Amino acid sequence: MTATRVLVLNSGSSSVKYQLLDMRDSSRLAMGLVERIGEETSRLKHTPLATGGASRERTGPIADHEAALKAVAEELAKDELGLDSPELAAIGHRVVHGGQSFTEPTVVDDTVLAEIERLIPVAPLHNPANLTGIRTAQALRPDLPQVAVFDTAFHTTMPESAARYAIDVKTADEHRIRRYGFHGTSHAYVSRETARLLGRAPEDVNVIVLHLGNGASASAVRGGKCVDTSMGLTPLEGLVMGTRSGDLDPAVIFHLTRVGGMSTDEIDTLLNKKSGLLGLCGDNDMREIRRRIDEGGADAPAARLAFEIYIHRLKKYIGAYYAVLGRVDAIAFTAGVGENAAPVREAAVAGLEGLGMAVDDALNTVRSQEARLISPAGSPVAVAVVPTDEELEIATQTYALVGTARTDN
Ligand SMILES: Nc1ncnc2c1ncn2[C@@H]1O[C@H](COP(=O)(O)OP(=O)(O)O)[C@@H](O)[C@H]1O
Ligand SMILES: CC(=O)OP(=O)(O)O
Ligand SMILES: [Mg+2]
Repeated sequence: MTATRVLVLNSGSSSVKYQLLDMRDSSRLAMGLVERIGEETSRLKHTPLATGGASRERTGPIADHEAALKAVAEELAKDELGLDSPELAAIGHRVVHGGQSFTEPTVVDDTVLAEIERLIPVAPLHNPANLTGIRTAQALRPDLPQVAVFDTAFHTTMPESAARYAIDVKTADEHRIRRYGFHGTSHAYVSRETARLLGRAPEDVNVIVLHLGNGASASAVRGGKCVDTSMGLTPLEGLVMGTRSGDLDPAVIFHLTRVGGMSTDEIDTLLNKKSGLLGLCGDNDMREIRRRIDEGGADAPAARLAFEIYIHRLKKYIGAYYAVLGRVDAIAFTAGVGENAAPVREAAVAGLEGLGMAVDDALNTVRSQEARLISPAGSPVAVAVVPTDEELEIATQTYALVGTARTDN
């Protein structure tokens, strides 16, 4: 029997998204999400698409990523899609930080594991979860290839002018300080899908991709290759995010140390977990922020200011990447906020008519899972909503790698 299935694990800091796909036609057999890992109120939602069965939910504490993955394995086994299946060809893992070592999807061995571990200080919210996912999957299926697909890989084409910080070169090189960029699997997939939506080859199209989820990043993609992106050494730089500050004057950190008396760890926590939309208004979910603004009560002003700061930063990056690319064919909004929040798209593009960018109100408010244009017909720059599918992209890359290595006998 030819093994044609790939299980994909996208382990976040407090969640695991997963999909089981049959790579003969890239169809999804099952998908799901474990969220609030480590809290009392963890929740697993599993949808067995192959059997057409209803989604199942489990709530109650799931202590860590190992327990989460075991719970996922149990759910899959109930649908006879278990990890013991001979049809499983590989398990593909999202790994957030691959440094400069990994530019391609990579079959995991001890050296690869050691490198992912070495990079924990520059991806403290993500790489530990990714490692636990890989190790747990290895324990469940030691015979299977585990493939790591790195968020940083797509950005390795950035020129030095975009990738280097203007700091002492020797210090930077000694500590491998440079801009790596993240969400690369999504930027790659979405830029390609945007070209497809325009009916053009990726090589002919320049796209600004705005990946707006909990973490958020922008990228400038020229002819299918990344030339700049907003995240840097770590996923903290760039846009305002759910709980991360994005860009700030680095002297804020010296000031908080010297004048504020805060430790490095306290500042790290402040900037990564207590800043962004959460720090500005107490909510990190864009739905909640829009609700507060729309209801207009005493809660509204702080939410409105947070929204305005978020949009201001986004608009600056659109302008910057317009300048970097010189010619822009499309802007693509993606991820939880980009795909669902029409007011964010409207506000981000408002006033950019001079750059050839506009949003049509009626098209912008259409709700759909499909990639679609939201700019008026004939706009010089196409504005699009393009749902991302990191799991499909990881599965495709994983299967391409193990497919070529596999001997079917
Ligand atoms: N209908 C919606 N309107 C506005 N924001 C939304 C909506 N649905 C989801 N979101 C936002 O999307 C975010 C999650 O995006 P997602 O891409 O799943 O993030 P991540 O992969 O980083 O967890 C949520 O925090 C929420 O703010
Ligand atoms: C790299 C990163 O920020 O990822 P996420 O959006 O999943 O937190
Ligand atoms: Mg994400």
